[in-house]
Amino acid sequence: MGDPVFDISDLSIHYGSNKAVRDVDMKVGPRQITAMIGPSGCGKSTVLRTLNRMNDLIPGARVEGRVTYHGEDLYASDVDPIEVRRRIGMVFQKPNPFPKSIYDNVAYGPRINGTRGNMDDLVEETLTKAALWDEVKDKLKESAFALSGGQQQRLCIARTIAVNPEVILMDEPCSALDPIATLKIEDLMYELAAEYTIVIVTHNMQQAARVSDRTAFFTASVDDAGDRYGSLVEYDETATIFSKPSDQRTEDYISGRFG
Ligand SMILES: Nc1ncnc2c1ncn2[C@@H]1O[C@H](COP(=O)(O)OP(=O)(O)OP(=O)(O)O)[C@@H](O)[C@H]1O
Repeated sequence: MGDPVFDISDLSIHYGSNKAVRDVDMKVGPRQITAMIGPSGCGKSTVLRTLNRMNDLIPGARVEGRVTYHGEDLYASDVDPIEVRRRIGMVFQKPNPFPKSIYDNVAYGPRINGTRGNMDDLVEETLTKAALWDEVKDKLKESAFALSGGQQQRLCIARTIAVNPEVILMDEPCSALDPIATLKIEDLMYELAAEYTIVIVTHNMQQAARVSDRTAFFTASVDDAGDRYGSLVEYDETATIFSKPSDQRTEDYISGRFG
């Protein structure tokens, strides 16, 4: 795997008095696609949000344990969460472009950051990387909302990579899209993994099997006090998780999903 980008150890996440996710340990390698899978409520999105401190924005959310980013404690008191979120971008389930032109969606972040260089070139380069340039080059000044859902999601990916992050987190990026748009995003993820570290949460087993290098399977359990919580069951090469998982719960979930 090489030196990990993220090293998560003894991670638990509380929402108020609810310890919703417990005892997660996993390392995320560079320029790989890591998939997080498992049933609803097992904590995939919660763990994903700890990787760019997005959970800081949720009232009552509290992280216990350690998450390092290139060996540095991501939750140290001198770490600026806004800077973290710039270097570690997030793409959401529902495409959410800004109510601006296609061009301005891409240029927005670099303008705020004071990025030097020719903005037209940067917009073209970024939209090309997001496999969208050919479809939008003649209508850059049109509203982002004029695009299809799949195009909007690729625009959101372009907006994320425009500020030059190292990591892209994706929370169910295809679940609002049709199968063709989904395949385009999957192809794009595959291309982007040459340059970026990608962590994706997905309900779609086939998608995890198709695109990811490593897969983390989470499950939801109930403790002795009757409280429900999520935890990591196993984490391995994707081929291993889907062909010979070491835990019966993984096998049951995967075989149930594949039918
Ligand atoms: N903002 C929040 N406030 C309080 N509890 C939350 C919040 N977000 C998640 N939780 C709780 O944390 C647990 C894990 O939820 P999370 O959304 O991370 O799971 P998930 O595996 O991503 O689920 P899904 O696949 O349905 O999105 C659940 O019990 C959920 O109710």
